[in-house]
Amino acid sequence: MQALPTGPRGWTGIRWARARGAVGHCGNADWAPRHGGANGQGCHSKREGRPRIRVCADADARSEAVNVGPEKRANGTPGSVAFEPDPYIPHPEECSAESTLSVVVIGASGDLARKKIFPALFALFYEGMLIENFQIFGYARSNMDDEAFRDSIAETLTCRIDAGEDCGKKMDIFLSRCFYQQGQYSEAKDFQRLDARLSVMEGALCSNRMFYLSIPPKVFISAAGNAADYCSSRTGWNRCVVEKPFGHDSASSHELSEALGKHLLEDQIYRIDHYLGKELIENLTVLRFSNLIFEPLWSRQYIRNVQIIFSEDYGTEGRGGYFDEYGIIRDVIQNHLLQIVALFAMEPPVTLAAEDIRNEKVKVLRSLKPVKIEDVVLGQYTKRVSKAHTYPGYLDDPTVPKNSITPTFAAVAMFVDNARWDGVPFLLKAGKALSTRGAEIRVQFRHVPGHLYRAKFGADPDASTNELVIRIQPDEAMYLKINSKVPGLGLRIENSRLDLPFHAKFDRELPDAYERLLLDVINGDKRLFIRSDELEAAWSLFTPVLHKIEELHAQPELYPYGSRGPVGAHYLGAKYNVRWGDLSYTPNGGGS
Ligand SMILES: NC(=O)C1=CN([C@@H]2O[C@H](COP(=O)(O)OP(=O)(O)OC[C@H]3O[C@@H](n4cnc5c(N)ncnc54)[C@H](OP(=O)(O)O)[C@@H]3O)[C@@H](O)[C@H]2O)C=CC1
Ligand SMILES: O=C1O[C@H](COP(=O)(O)O)[C@@H](O)[C@H](O)[C@H]1O
Repeated sequence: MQALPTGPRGWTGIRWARARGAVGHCGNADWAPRHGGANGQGCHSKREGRPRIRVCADADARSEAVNVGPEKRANGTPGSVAFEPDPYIPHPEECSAESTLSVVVIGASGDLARKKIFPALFALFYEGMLIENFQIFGYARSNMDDEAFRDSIAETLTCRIDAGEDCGKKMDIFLSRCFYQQGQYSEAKDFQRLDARLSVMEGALCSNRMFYLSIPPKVFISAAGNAADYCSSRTGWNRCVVEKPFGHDSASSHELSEALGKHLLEDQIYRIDHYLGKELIENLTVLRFSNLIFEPLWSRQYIRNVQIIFSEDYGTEGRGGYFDEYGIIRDVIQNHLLQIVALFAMEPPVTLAAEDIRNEKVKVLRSLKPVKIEDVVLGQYTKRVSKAHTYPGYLDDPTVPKNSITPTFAAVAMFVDNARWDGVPFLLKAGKALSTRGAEIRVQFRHVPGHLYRAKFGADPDASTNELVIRIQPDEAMYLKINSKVPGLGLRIENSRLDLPFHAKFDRELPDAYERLLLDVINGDKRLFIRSDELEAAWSLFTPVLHKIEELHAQPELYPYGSRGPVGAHYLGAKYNVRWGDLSYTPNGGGS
């Protein structure tokens, strides 16, 4: 069996190999490794009812039995996703000859497309992870031509990977493969025009098409429906990437799933939550299940609370058109932070296959109690004037209604109602325009029974207990606070850290979450994507309290731009005997 090649940044294994064609990817002969190895024979997808097996014709390439049973149509029926026996839904034929990849970014003029999607596509191209024959189309209402579009995305492309190589030349090649199509999201004829242009570019090659919906949820359906009905490839696969927050509440999310299900099969829908593509979040299962020492401690018996913290040191900055309708709970907590809770608290999966992991996450989501209004603190940032600068308040954002009470900060207490976590508070908080930018998981352990060294620490539990901190960003790291003796003749104990700073330890650029997830969409790997039942369970946890907040017209507590956020968050922590770890200072130098 051919050893899998190692890519740049040390990417090895199935993902890298498949991207290089060493692992079968449904017959794309041109995906065979460009360097030796496989004899160029592609692989084909044998459909023998269920499960669908990918068998590589080429002895060198790895064959990968992909046990993929078709999920039911994305009709949003509660629990409609379990892999129950049902008539096999024929999938669009995948390419069995040389293929081409077309990526269509719908909402290409927007913040996410420019900030994340195009840079991630360029990084994949730069790393040689895209096939030779690819084209990228931006689609939006804004009036642009190809050149103006290339200029607009060129501003956000970076050569952060290794500027040493001829990045500028590669950027020119990449931009020459980028095109723009102006159109309305609701106009079928505009998508037919897009289809015509794509077909010309794709020529006689078998074409796989990815449609990325980088638009506010309220226009998802018309865009996805038109893309599916008037712009689908007739020869290869069609996959649709749908951005969070997948609706506005349970009912609208259900409607969204139903409507999408009229145009797409469930396994063509990739509900993306880019936090699942972040290194330290993907590392959670590795940390727990590949080390002996953590799993025995991972329960109410040893952990007194878990804190999941998201903070940004900037405001909405013109995104009010989207943000004001959703607020911070829908924008970040109901998806990113809740996904972290699910991964953190889940039971060990049967295998690392996508469905086994997602099965365990759903169990956690269904074990969580719906959030209570008395366990929510809301905040909204206000203007702050310093000597050097005036920082605008949320209501100063020209895209925000002047009387908006939309929260830009929220702290929430949640509880997993199962044997492993009964009674352990999971404290989540997220805010914009705070004093720091970062995201982290803080696991605070119980005190040592018997308190042998009580005299050395006094009564402050935070000073003496262990804390595991997983810093998702910036400066990705994991560290464990421990007590150790200070060298010397006396007996002085100090809180120190066992520290794993990723940038120091692994001297390579960490891939952006969107690079990993876009590559997984191309490879058909759904492990890091949200299943419809996960989505259903997530909305059922937050919909009641979101409706209550709106019913009460709950006024957010105001906090100055660049501050630590509303004081109410401290009282919520205190209610559960928790001090927010990101704000507390350990007196003997342990740092926060
Ligand atoms: N920005 C971010 O950091 C992240 C965003 N997301 C999600 O991605 C999606 C897009 O976010 P983002 O790019 O920030 O949003 P934007 O507000 O930038 O909107 C994207 C594009 O959609 C079009 N658009 C905006 N408002 C409307 C509207 N009311 N009706 C029709 N079209 C509209 C505009 O294109 P045009 O006018 O040219 O048609 C705009 O350029 C959202 O669902 C968001 O939750 C997810 C993760 C991160
Ligand atoms: O989904 C979203 O995430 C971003 C933060 O993403 P990050 O990778 O930069 O942490 C947030 O700013 C945005 O409001 C939200 O829609």
